[in-house]
Amino acid sequence: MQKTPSIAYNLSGWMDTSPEVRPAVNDNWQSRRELAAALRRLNTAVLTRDVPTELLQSVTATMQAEAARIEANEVVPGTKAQAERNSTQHGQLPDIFYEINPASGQSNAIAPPMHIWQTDGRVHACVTPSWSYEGPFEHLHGGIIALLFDQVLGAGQRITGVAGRTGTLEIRFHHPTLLNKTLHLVAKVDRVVGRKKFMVGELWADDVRTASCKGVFISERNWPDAIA
Ligand SMILES: CCCCCCCC(=O)SCCNC(=O)CCNC(=O)[C@H](O)C(C)(C)COP(=O)(O)OP(=O)(O)OC[C@H]1O[C@@H](n2cnc3c(N)ncnc32)[C@H](O)[C@@H]1OP(=O)(O)O
Repeated sequence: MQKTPSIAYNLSGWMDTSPEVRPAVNDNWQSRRELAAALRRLNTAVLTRDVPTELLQSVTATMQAEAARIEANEVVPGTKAQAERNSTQHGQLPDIFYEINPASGQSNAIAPPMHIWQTDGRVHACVTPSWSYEGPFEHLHGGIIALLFDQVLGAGQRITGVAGRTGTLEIRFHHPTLLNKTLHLVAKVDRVVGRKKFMVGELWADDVRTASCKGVFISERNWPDAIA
């Protein structure tokens, strides 16, 4: 019989139910969000401007010095280590995932970031990928689309109440997906067979379905002890 997840890994707090991004849990995370937004802006600016070499070198020197200032602080490697500190600064595990996930983390500069929420037994997401995510000319990179699907389907499997890992993702790219445009993703549980959760999802740009995905997620063998 399946055990009830421990409080720290209770899945109910992991999913937003609103299209609004939830506020940061404290000033530290809010400041991290603002820094991540500045880093995304800088990255996109560097990629899309004809910048003189001297200016690039000057900005590099500044950024190296700023990175060193951040690195001078205590190392807390990864989500698990941060959650175990359980301090007011780091927050609880769902808060930490919400902030630092590479697809949806508001405080992770490499995340576009995508916002995910759940309503009516489905998972929805919206994201506006910038030039930083270009693959073919003026269009979104297919690997980034795979990242978005993995995260949305991975979030959707939590509807079953048990977390698991991605076993297989199968993506069909129907049309090129434009950059700098708000995209919508939707996913649902198609069926559950033993520990296998079969998920389906779609990526939409306005009324064009540009990609669809099927995913198999395998529940943790001894949930929740396996990840506690
Ligand atoms: C909280 C944040 C959400 C994040 C969302 C993003 C999620 C991720 O990116 S996870 C990272 C990417 N995925 C991974 O690293 C997974 C790596 N693979 C593994 O760890 C293991 O192979 C794992 C867990 C998938 C399966 O291992 P295990 O639990 O031993 O499964 P196993 O007992 O062999 O098989 C169970 C069933 O699943 C099936 N299965 C196993 N692997 C796969 C697979 N890759 N694809 C499809 N089905 C599979 C088996 O055939 C078996 O089916 P049946 O019961 O019908 O015989």
